[in-house]
Amino acid sequence: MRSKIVAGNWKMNKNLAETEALLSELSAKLPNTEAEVMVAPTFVNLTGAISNLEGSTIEVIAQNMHFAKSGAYTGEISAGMLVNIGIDTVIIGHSERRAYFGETDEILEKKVTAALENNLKVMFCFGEELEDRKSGNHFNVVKSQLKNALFSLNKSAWGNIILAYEPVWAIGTGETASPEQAQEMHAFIRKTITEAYDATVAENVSILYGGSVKPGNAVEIFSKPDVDGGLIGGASLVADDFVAIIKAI
Ligand SMILES: O=C(CO)COP(=O)(O)O
Repeated sequence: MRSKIVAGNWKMNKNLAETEALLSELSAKLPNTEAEVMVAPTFVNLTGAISNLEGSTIEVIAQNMHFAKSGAYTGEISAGMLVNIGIDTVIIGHSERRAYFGETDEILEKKVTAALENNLKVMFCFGEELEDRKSGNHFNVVKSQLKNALFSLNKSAWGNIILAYEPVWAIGTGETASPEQAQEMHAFIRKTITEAYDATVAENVSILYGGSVKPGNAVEIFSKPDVDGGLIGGASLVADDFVAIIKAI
């Protein structure tokens, strides 16, 4: 059975004091929920966040990692380093990493492999650009993103994969995929995984939707059968909004 997940990707926002304040507010307001709740603060605030959340059900996850074990990669963080401070899950493939930091499918495949070798769960992000959707090429783009980075994995590795479909045109723009567009793509993703593996793998993987999810649209998006939760950017930085989105599951 796949899990419901609501994750907040805080991107490059909040210093340590702000991180702790937001987490304390979130903890105090956290509703009873069947969803797994995750937050991804910046690297420098991961340890502080873990301490702040001791005893809480909120999981602290990382936004990125490097594929190498260690070495001369100035400014980078390895999977082993994340595990060492108590991280269990890492986001890989966010469209901002692809767009601003040149992360290709090939690099992402290496990152996924390194994460899994270190027993990290991977929240793998992917999604088409506006031109792809306009030209009707969005299904092909999504299929090739999945194939290039993930389809060399063994079937058993899929137990440690969470997918986050984030159409680039909906990220931070206020423009959301309609619930129907999200459902259509999520069903396509499951079909693609069934073809590459089998129906059991496809049915058991959680597929989150990300891109301008807000308290006002979350209920409708989450009500779709193939949408298992959300990866939330801007709205996860405001405790009341994030809590409202968690309640929408
Ligand atoms: O990129 C996102 C989450 O990873 C989505 O960001 P917004 O919710 O701000 O559109």
